[in-house]
Parts: sequence; C-alpha cells; structure tokens
Amino acid sequence: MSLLSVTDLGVTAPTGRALVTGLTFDLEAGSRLGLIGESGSGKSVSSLAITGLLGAGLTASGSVLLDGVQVVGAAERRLVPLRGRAASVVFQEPLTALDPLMRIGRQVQEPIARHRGLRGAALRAAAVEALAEVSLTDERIARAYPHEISGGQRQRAAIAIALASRPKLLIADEPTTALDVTVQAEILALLDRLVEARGMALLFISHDLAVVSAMTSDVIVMRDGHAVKRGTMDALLAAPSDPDSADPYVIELVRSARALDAMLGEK
Ligand SMILES: Nc1ncnc2c1ncn2[C@@H]1O[C@H](COP(=O)(O)OP(=O)(O)OP(=O)(O)O)[C@@H](O)[C@H]1O
Repeated sequence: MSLLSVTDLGVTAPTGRALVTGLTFDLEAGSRLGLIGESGSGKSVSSLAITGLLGAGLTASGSVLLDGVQVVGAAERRLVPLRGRAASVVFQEPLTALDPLMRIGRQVQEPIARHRGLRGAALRAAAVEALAEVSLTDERIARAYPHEISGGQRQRAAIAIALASRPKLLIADEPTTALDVTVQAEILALLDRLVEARGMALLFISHDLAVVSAMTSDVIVMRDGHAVKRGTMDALLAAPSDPDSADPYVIELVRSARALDAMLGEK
C-alpha cells in the first residue's frame, strides 16, 4: 500500500465553486513528487486537504489515504495522531508556523516531547540536536523569539519542528518562496539532505519549475484545480515538441525555466 494514495480528490468552496477536481496520485514511502502550478491553481488547497487542514467552509470529496487512514470526512480526533507521525508540513511563511511568543528552543522541544516522550535533560539535548541538524548551532537561536532571527533561520527552525516528530512524509508548500535566492538554495539543499538521510517521502509544492526540479524529477502540473500533466521533469521539458501534451501553461513554464537557465548560463 502506498504511503499516500489520493483518488479523485475534490475541494469545493462555500460558494459551490470547485477549487480542485479529480486529483489522483500515489506516493510511495521514501519517494518524491512535485506539485507545480501557477498561483491559484489549487496546490495549497490540495495539500491542506491531504492533511485534513482545510479551513472552515471548504469541503473535500474523494479519497485521501494517508498511511492507511482515510482523511476525507475523518473526525479531527482521527487526524491528530496522523499529523507529525505520518505527515508534517512546512509552509511558505515560517512566521505563520511559529508561535511569536515562545522561544525557538521550546517550540522545537514540544513535538519531540509529544512524539518521542522525552523529558528534562534528554529533551533539551534532543532539541539542540534537532536544531544542529538544520545548521542552527548558535545557542542564542534556541533562546530567541521568532522575530529576533532571520527569515532563513526561521524557516530552518520550522523545518526542525516539522521533522522533530519523525514524519514518514514531508509536505513542503513553497518553502523557499519568501526567501532571497541564496538562502533559497541553502534551504533546498538542507531539505534534500534531510529527506534523503531519513528516507522520508516528499511532496514538494511550488510555482517555480526550477525550484521543483532541484528537488524531484517526478511532477504533476496543476492548472485551474486540475492535474494537467504528470510525468518526469525530462518529459515535461520535452513537452512543447510533443503535440499531445502541448498544454499552453506547460509550454509557458518550460519557456520561463529555459530563459532562466540561459540567463544563469551567461553569467
Ligand atoms: N478558504 C477559501 N475559500 C474560498 N476559496 C479559496 C479558499 N482558499 C483558497 N481558495 C481559492 O482556491 C483556489 C486555489 O488556491 P490555492 O491557494 O490552492 O492555489 P495555489 O496553487 O496554492 O496558489 P498560491 O501559490 O498562490 O498559494 C484559488 O482560486 C483561491 O482563491
């Protein structure tokens, strides 16, 4: 059985508008998949539906089996044990994931205590280790509040928190979009290393083809709430010459990624 099995997932707004329709894919333990699409294409809503975190008024239909548990229509008490253990999410803006009034060290300790049952000195040591794994080795960071550290450091801390529960699946939703380019590259390298080292599965969501291609070669392209294409990055890059898959959005994505490549190549 797949770690994540999404079948005919639909998400509907309170107005009745379909935000996501007919999304189907499987993700095996330890494998990676990219969800790519322009703003508003339904990527975030899909990832929220997968973890049962859809906001009030949004309704999911179809099936999402996460580690064998049906998420669609599940009661909150069924979902709580899944979060962290089966899947954790890293969001675009780490400030929304972090508690502004709690020191970073405490925030890292919390999931470690909850999921691994550590207390006291062992808990403090595990939190220091979790921060070291995301290259936050300066002990001032653990004592700092979120607003006292940089955006890149905050995203590292959010990653440490997401991974502290040892999830089987990490969902990263535009994890580097709010960061400047050099920090973006560092965070991608960090995620790549940790996902690999821990044998986690990764669902990586971004509007940026170049960023997705740094993390995975297996991608789904979404537009207007639909999956318009699934395949390898290579097949996608070859798409414009293939009349069957000449989706205008895919062509535009590839064109802009090539322009970026060419620009970088000239430097
Ligand atoms: N709570 C909500 N109520 C109604 N519509 C919503 C809600 N949340 C999102 N939407 C709509 O659902 C559609 C998909 O949004 P979603 O955030 O999933 O897109 P996205 O592909 O992740 O884009 P972005 O990268 O900009 O976040 C958009 O048209 C958005 O306006």
